[in-house]
Amino acid sequence: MSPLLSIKGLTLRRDDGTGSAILNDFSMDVEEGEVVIIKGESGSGKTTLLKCIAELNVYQSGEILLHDKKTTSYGIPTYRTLVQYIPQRPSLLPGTPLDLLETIRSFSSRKSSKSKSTSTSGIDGEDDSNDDLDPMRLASEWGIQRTLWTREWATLSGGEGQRIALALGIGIGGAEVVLLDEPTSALDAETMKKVENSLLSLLPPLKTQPSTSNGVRRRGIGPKAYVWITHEAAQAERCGTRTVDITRR
Ligand SMILES: Nc1ncnc2c1ncn2[C@@H]1O[C@H](COP(=O)(O)OP(=O)(O)OP(=O)(O)O)[C@@H](O)[C@H]1O
Repeated sequence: MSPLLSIKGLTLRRDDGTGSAILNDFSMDVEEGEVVIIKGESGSGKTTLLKCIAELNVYQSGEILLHDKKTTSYGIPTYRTLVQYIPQRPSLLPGTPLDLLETIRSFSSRKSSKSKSTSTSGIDGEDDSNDDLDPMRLASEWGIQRTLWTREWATLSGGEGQRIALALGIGIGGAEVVLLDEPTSALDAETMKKVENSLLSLLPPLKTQPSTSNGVRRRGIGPKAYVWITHEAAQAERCGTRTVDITRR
């Protein structure tokens, strides 16, 4: 069976005249249930890689396949909802998180992929509800009060903005692979673990593992896999099913 996501021979060179490669013939497969940790020293190209996988960066060669189909065959806007990049910090957006939520919900490409995702029933024959994926509900599990959704982005703290952006990305639904760029870097240890467990619980189990691992029951109601950048070895250990060190490539 083909992998969920396949990255083949990605090469991206700097456009600064040196032509040196940030990514050089990078290949990797991602299977359902995986949490692939991307590590590497600062500036080694981790964010660049995630943005390439999301088709947000132009690369010189290589290809990306989702379910064995080229990204262009989905149409790039739809592909980006299926393979979604969540930045480390939300850029300074105008308006409030609620404004953004309403705008995203009005995108037709998301409506169609959301309806596909909501047709998936919970695993283990249990009636897991996709209401659990509501962005406001997710964020509230992570300590975000509803009143923060109507505050200007610019007035939110780093940790508040990060959790809301993450809840929006995960909770809006439809993403099969979520590309997480240091998703908990602005959070305290206790909140970080809450977010980690919640993210892991949304995945389906790995074929080779029981549905509960590391104390988290995987419910299979959200994304099918994560590619997750972290500098924290302990987080990689807690959350990862595999680690790829891009410094060594
Ligand atoms: N738009 C751009 N134009 C030119 N160079 C860029 C651009 N974006 C990234 N780079 C360069 O590409 C290299 C990789 O950057 P990237 O942000 O992917 O690294 P990283 O591994 O995610 O780093 P960190 O751990 O510090 O976040 C760096 O040398 C960076 O300066």
